[in-house]
Amino acid sequence: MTAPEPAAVRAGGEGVTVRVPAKVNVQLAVGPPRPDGFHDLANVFLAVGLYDEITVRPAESLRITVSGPDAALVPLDSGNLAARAATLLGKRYEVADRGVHIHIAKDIPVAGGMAGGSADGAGALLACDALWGTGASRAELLEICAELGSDVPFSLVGGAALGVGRGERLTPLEVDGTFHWVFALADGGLSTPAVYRECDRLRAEGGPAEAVPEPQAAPAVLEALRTGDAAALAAAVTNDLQPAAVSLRPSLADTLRAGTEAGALAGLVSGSGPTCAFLAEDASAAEKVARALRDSGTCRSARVAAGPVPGATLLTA
Ligand SMILES: C[C@](O)(CO)[C@H](O)COP(=O)(O)OP(=O)(O)OC[C@H]1O[C@@H](n2ccc(N)nc2=O)[C@H](O)[C@@H]1O
Ligand SMILES: Nc1ncnc2c1ncn2[C@@H]1O[C@H](COP(=O)(O)OP(=O)(O)OP(=O)(O)O)[C@@H](O)[C@H]1O
Repeated sequence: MTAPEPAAVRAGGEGVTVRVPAKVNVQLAVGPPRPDGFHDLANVFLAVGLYDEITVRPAESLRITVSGPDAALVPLDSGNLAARAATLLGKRYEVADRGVHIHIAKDIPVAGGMAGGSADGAGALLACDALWGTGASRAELLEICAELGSDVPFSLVGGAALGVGRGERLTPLEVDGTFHWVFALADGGLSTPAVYRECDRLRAEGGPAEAVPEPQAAPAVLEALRTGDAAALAAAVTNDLQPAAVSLRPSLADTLRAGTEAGALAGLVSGSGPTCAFLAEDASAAEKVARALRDSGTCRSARVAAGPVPGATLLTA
């Protein structure tokens, strides 16, 4: 598939900066567990305008620094997805001097179900690719993204897309216009594997795994995106992980109620949570819902963001 062209390049000194958006899942249909521990999905992604910025500069060895309100929650070791991305790319393309200082200016909530770590993986990959001039094709970069994590290819591509398989096999989706969202951020994250496990557990209580239907993209979701119809999208959004996220964090039910009572067209848990996403009619309705959520005491803070926006993008100074 083809991805949007990078809009611009920012190469301050010897450094390269890439900006990468967060995502919300407007549909997340989850199949039964596979033998490899993953679940087949029909995952309708929308990239939204909350961003991390990743800057890479040549250095003696691999080093990560992080700034931003959630910086203390981000691992600085080789488990950081940005570090893993740089290491994989450097090895695969036999880059001789692959020491690199990766700085992450973090604005996407950590462990919030908005693919913040995936954004940093895709951003570091694109930035190191530009720094090192590996000559990797877009298809090769997407392959490395899929190795890094199920959400990482979408962070590179952005816009709107249907992800199948683990969510890594993407088909771009047409969207007319812009959707306005409010994100209610929670204190503390939720572990993605734990939420998938809880989904399996809740389903096992309800019947045998064979009863779980094959995940399918909902025509109503695709049509609402295509026509830019917020009310129709609000009526169609679903997240199979939501009962599991609410089971692990029951207070999310209060957050979801507060957002819909404040006038949101729809509220749902974003991906594996605990961030809750609310769809609003327009930008001013989104501001109103955000204010009401902040006043409700049911979340740590509320942010507005619109989408679709492009995926990982090289920036100019
Ligand atoms: C919840 C979502 O964010 C929705 O977009 C994604 O499905 C999660 O994607 P991700 O964070 O990139 O996840 P990965 O790093 O690939 O996998 C982490 C863990 O999540 C679970 N996992 C993830 C994706 C998937 N299709 N099935 C799964 O069961 C597995 O336990 C896996 O070990
Ligand atoms: N660059 C990174 N930024 C944030 N977390 C990272 C990063 N690299 C690795 N992690 C680890 O990944 C965990 C999940 O963080 P992340 O912010 O990606 O969650 P998420 O938004 O819920 O992801 P997803 O929506 O893809 O499931 C963190 O608890 C952290 O230990």
